[in-house]
Amino acid sequence: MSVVGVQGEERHEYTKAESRHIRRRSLRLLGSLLSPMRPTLALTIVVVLISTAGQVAGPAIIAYGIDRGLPALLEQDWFPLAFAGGAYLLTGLVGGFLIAWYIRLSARISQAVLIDLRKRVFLHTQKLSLEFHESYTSGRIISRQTSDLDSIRELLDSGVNALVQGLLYMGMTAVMLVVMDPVSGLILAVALVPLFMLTRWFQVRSQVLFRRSRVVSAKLIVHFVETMTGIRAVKAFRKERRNERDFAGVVEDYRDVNAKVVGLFGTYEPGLMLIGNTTIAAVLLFGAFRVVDESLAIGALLAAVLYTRRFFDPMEDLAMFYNSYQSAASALEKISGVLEEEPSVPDPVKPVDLWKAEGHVRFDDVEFAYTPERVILPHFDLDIPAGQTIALVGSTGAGKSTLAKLISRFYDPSDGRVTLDGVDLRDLHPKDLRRAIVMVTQEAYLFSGTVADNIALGRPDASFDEIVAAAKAVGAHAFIESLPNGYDTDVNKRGGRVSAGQRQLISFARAFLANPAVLILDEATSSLDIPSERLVQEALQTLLADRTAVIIAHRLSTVAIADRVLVMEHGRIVEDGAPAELIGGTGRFAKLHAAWRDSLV
Ligand SMILES: Nc1ncnc2c1ncn2[C@@H]1O[C@H](COP(=O)(O)OP(=O)(O)OP(=O)(O)O)[C@@H](O)[C@H]1O
Repeated sequence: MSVVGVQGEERHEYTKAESRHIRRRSLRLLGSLLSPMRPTLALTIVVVLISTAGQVAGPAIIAYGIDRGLPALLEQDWFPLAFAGGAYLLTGLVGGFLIAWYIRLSARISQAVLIDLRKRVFLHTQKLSLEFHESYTSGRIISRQTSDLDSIRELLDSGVNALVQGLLYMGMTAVMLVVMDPVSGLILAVALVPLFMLTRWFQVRSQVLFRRSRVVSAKLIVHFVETMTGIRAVKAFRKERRNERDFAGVVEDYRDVNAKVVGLFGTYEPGLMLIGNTTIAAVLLFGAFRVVDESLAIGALLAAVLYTRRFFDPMEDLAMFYNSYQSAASALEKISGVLEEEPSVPDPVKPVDLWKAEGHVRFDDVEFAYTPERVILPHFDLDIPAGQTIALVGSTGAGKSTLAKLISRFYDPSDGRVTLDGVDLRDLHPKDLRRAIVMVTQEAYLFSGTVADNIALGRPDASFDEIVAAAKAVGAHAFIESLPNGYDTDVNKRGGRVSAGQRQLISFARAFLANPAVLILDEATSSLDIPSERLVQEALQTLLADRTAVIIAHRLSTVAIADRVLVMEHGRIVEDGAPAELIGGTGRFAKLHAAWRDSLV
């Protein structure tokens, strides 16, 4: 089955087994969301049952008033009519009170469900491994968190009340009709056949359309998010025109789907009205004959007509809310898919603690592939003694970042093992792993907040003095001091904007504060100006001292500070040695280095 997790999410048609899997998964999710609310839910059900029963009693009381109250009144007996009037008033009052209560209770449930769901989606997606995030675009995840959760909120806010009350109301009305006048009940039963067929027709068609509508609206969001996050590239490559065309295409799809939905309602609603009015006419006609025959009381006929009329009343609402129900159902299907995803890098069942790592990293018989079709590291052995600084060089796509991701355990090897101080990374306690191995990525991402907050990310319990000491150690203190509010400058506000080199220094300070046994550094490719480069180079020396370091080196000047250089090609190490040794040799690195030296002349 190819619908486990988020697989097949973009399709709008599924096989029976797949549909069953998706339905069960969403129902399980709904059940688990509702189960903490069981007592409130039970109370809500009781309240809505009583309030609906009160409303449904109306026509029966009227019938009693006409058929019993009026003849009694002619004989000066006021009681039956007064009783009917009082009962009608009382059911109205109690019904009103109970509906108000029901709305409050259901709002409490829906808020709790929604908050729980929001939290679950956020926490779960955050927990999922990098593998998931590298293939599931951020636009899609945003659309799960926004438009999908919104459509569930919409249903919970208003639709679910109408649905529950409507269905109960119809059920009870039908029962009352059968009790009061079985013949009219039979007419309604006959009407149920075309009603069922029409509704089924609507359901099948709208389900496909609503799924499509969600796919298209997610595409809209993905398109928007991709364009806006890559706005620099869009502008630099003048991609606006093409984006405009692509966007127009998606918008057109959106309009197309929505037009089809409207068309569907345009047939369904008049169809409902036709069936409803024909049934009322039949009940009136057959009833009138029986009234003339005196086999049916006039009040009972009135009640039968009222019940039949009322039976169809919520139908339109139901059809209306079927829309939000469908959107919410397919949103829930998608969310349940995301929640069904398992982290591909699971936490160990019996974690091994490693309080103070030395920093000895080994690759034992490692094989690695992102997808089964293409092996990236065919067979990889590597021993990095504690404290060594490794510079990793090689052509683009050689597998350098992949190696770094394996040491950080963003991925697990397909075969073999990666160890830290002899412990398989898969067994290492996640806390110890994160403390021992830190990766500084190329983009040196800064989160919204102050410069100090960003440095403190390395060790959240660090004091302000420690933060400053870390900044001083990597040579970031001077420029931070010169920012408008020093360490309290908000990095996302105007004036707080920092340059690429400065961002790197902040991320170095963050890593210095974290003080890991193993540091992995994906060096930025953007060429810094000479003073900045020197600053970063000096910072690096401090940062790398007394720890194992693996630097994906793009600048050959960095290689000079390494103890050992590894040259990678096609997922294999083709050269391995001290920088001076390799430069003096005749291998690939020697050529690379000579070319670089020539370029400086
Ligand atoms: N998430 C991924 N899914 C599938 N294949 C991937 C993924 N990431 C990388 N690859 C493939 O793995 C191979 C090695 O990529 P990697 O990023 O490790 O190379 P690299 O040596 O770091 O290159 P660069 O210097 O350009 O960053 C490439 O062929 C790439 O296409």
